[in-house]
Amino acid sequence: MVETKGSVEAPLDNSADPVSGDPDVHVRCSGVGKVFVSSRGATRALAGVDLVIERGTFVCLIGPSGCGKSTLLRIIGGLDTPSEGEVDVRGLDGRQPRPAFVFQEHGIFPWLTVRENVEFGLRMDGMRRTRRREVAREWIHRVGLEKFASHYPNQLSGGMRQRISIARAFAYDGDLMLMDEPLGALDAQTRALMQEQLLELWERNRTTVLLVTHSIEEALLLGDRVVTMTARPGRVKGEMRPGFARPRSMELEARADFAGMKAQLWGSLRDEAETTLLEGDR
Ligand SMILES: Nc1ncnc2c1ncn2[C@@H]1O[C@H](COP(=O)(O)OP(=O)(O)OP(=O)(O)O)[C@@H](O)[C@H]1O
Repeated sequence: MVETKGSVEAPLDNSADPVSGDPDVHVRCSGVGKVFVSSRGATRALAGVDLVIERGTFVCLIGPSGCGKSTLLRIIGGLDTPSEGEVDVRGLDGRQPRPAFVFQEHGIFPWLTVRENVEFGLRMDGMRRTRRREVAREWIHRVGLEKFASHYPNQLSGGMRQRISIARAFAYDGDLMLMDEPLGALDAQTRALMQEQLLELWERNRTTVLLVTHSIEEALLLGDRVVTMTARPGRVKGEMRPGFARPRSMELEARADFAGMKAQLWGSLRDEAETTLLEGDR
């Protein structure tokens, strides 16, 4: 039985930002807004997002479809810019931030082998061939793809391709993992296995993670914090700190307190999901 330090009544806390200037703050979003302008008009994706992530924390972001989760992740990763507000991402010990991305699909290069894909970021970094082979071998081993190191992605299953992507992100040794529904396209069994694998990999190196998911169970299982967002325009609605002791395992899902937290989170998300459903693609 895994112990929990959390409680079923863990409140949805809207005021979790640590004091300004906290040295452990890794990511700080202040009043972040985003408006996309296209020939169809302007779409406000985000409005006034305030979010602080402490270094080494695993944060899961959930919210209704189209509320701007991916947009926020991309802005934090420097792939897009906010229309308003500020994003401050601090590298470790004053160094340049090193974000690593894991996307649901399209994240790997079909023309590169598994090994070349895992080595990609390291090659871009200028790491010497022998060393990057070593690092790639280690991570390919950790995600159980040794036998497939010379295969191309189209020779592998969806779950294996996602493992390449996760191995590549960990091999790159980024200080901030930005994961956009990394397990979303997988069948239920593969997803459960990958969640366990992700937990195990993360528990070894405890880098900061921001993971977008549609699954409340996944968020509770993986996250130190589960941050909920409102319907579009997205802003932070609240958060829960599940508090389950680590290392964690899937057994957590069978517990009564897990079910209680799940119900509480769903209660918080339900109105937002309904708003999204009723208003459609405004
Ligand atoms: N490049 C873009 N140009 C125009 N609109 C965009 C662009 N990217 C996102 N949007 C719009 O911004 C809103 C937020 O999109 P985003 O993908 O961030 O939401 P999401 O919460 O990640 O959605 P989902 O859960 O369905 O993946 C949506 O209405 C989307 O159509």
